[in-house]
Amino acid sequence: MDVGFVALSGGAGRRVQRRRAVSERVRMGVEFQKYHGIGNDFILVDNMKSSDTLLTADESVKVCDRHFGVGADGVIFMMPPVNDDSDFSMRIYNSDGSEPEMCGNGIRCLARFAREVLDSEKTVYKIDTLAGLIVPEIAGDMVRVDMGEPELNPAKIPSLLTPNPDTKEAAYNVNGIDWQVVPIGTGNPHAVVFVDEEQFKALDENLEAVGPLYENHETFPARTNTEFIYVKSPEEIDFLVWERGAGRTLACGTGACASVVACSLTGRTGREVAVNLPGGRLDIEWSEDNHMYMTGPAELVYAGEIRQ
Ligand SMILES: N[C@@H](CCC[C@H](N)C(=O)O)C(=O)O
Repeated sequence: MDVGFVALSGGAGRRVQRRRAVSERVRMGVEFQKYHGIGNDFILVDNMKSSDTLLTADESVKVCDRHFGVGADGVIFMMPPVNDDSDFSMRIYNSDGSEPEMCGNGIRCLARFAREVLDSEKTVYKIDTLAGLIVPEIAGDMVRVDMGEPELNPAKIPSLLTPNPDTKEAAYNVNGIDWQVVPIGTGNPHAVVFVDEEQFKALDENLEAVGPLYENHETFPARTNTEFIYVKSPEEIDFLVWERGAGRTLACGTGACASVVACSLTGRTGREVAVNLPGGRLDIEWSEDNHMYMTGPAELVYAGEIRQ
């Protein structure tokens, strides 16, 4: 697969105008726009005319390759809605070709993409995902997303761990060390691991070596995303992630929500927390209505066409 690029005119965030001096072959390709949410980057495809994804899982792996493709953490397809009162559906392939249920940074990007592609003045979208209905709202440069309710029942995450009913934590042995972990579902599975400042730095240096041990841990039958959290104060945490199917990424929205629920549940923080991710900041609130609200940016980077 070749990848053809067409430069954006007018800069990121403005309407995309494509140079028309492209060959018939390019015009027959799959058009895309690339967005990122604090460095968690995605290729977005308008797939509204078909209920099959325009790129297969294998093709998505190729376009996500950072040396031989466009480069991204995943490919997101804007698909026809599956419910009467929703606007459209989201499907996503991770960069390894696996299909997750949800993606927090991705859905902020998708809201902006929809506004661009559907030429819509709407600011709130109802989006069907494999994790249910998710509702992002565009507010200026930011997108605020109602991420739904967290799943704390291990069987439904799914996880084989049995957290202590008092501490809400479970021991999780990786490389001979018993870590304290809180298993949480935010549409997709998460293991939130609490670490001190020194461990945080060491994990950052060794993430490529140890990340797969957490991702493929026997206690998470569908694999897991893993967040390493250093609590700085009751209102602020530092965050490092190893994502299922994507490895080290600069941010993870579902992971930030899971981390704040885990921190609050265990008394480490309050319910409104600033999360410092490698690519920037997300503001997360685990509201009294039990919904998680995530606020952060989503930015258009460029547009192009993938030749098949
Ligand atoms: N980066 C995403 C999560 C993407 C899916 C994840 N890799 C999985 O397999 O569950 C986010 O921002 O939530």
